[in-house]
Amino acid sequence: MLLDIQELTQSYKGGKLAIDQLSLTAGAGILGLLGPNGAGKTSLMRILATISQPSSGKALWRGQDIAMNPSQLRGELGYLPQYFGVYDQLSGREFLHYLAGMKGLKHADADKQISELLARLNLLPVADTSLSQYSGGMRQRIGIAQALLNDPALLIVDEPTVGLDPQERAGFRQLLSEGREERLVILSTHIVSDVESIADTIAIMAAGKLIQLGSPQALQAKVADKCWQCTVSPAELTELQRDFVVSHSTRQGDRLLVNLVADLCPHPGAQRRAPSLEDAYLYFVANKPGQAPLTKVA
Ligand SMILES: Nc1ncnc2c1ncn2[C@@H]1O[C@H](COP(=O)(O)OP(=O)(O)OP(=O)(O)O)[C@@H](O)[C@H]1O
Repeated sequence: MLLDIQELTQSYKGGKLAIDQLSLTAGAGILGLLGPNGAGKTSLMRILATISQPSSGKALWRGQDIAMNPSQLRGELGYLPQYFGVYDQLSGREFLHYLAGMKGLKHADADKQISELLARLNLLPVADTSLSQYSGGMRQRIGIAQALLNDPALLIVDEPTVGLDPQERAGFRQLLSEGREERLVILSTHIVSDVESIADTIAIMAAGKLIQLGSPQALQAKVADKCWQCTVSPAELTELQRDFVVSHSTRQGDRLLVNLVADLCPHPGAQRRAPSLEDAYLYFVANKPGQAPLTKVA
């Protein structure tokens, strides 16, 4: 086990409880952190990246409390924050050299790593261009490159695929998958497809709490009997949306083929269908503690 989070709580000024007694353990592999806006993902990642301190509870990295001993983790950490400010007057290559220096890399090692990362992230053609000229996707890729400098044992990436096109997203997933045997990658997103194919474990957060933890397959299995499909009129769809979680709908002439998640059969014509991770995510977020279950009978 590399990471051991014990009853971590973060409350902000004004009493906002962003993380509520969260506990989990993780070893090497990819941990996908899924949750809606405001679930507490960024607050958690900032604590793990030693940027903020928890209000109570602790996080241990290799058995050491990171709040007591942040420098031990910082030497092994790569972090891509959600809002990644860059130094506009520097070129991409200069920026990476600057951060490599901050991470204590020797110049020759840094040179080699930077060239490799620029190539992997398709940034060689703009390596010597000022960052002020970079598009949003290029900025995101240079952010990923700096996080990967020095081959970190803990890589924390907060909504890393924002601004990337579909091809870049696929390349990024591939990049994260490499070296997963040796490192822990924590990837937060509210886009299920970003983590569906690569995460070993999924943690679903809502309202500061960890509401589910398991492999993508295990989470899907939990909703295997709750996934339905039916063909309905637009008016019926509006009604279904009021009472159930509709995960997808496709137009078929003047009717709609609708995928729903519900505890019991939601419509007389509904049939069971195979579950996806998105179904599991929607089901558990809709059924978060304190909310009425999805049990309306058709
Ligand atoms: N500095 C702060 N002061 C007060 N409240 C905050 C602060 N930072 C975050 N919050 C609140 O804490 C809760 C959790 O926010 P957080 O950014 O951790 O969630 P998130 O899951 O990362 O959301 P998103 O997907 O929108 O980034 C939200 O209600 C947010 O408004």
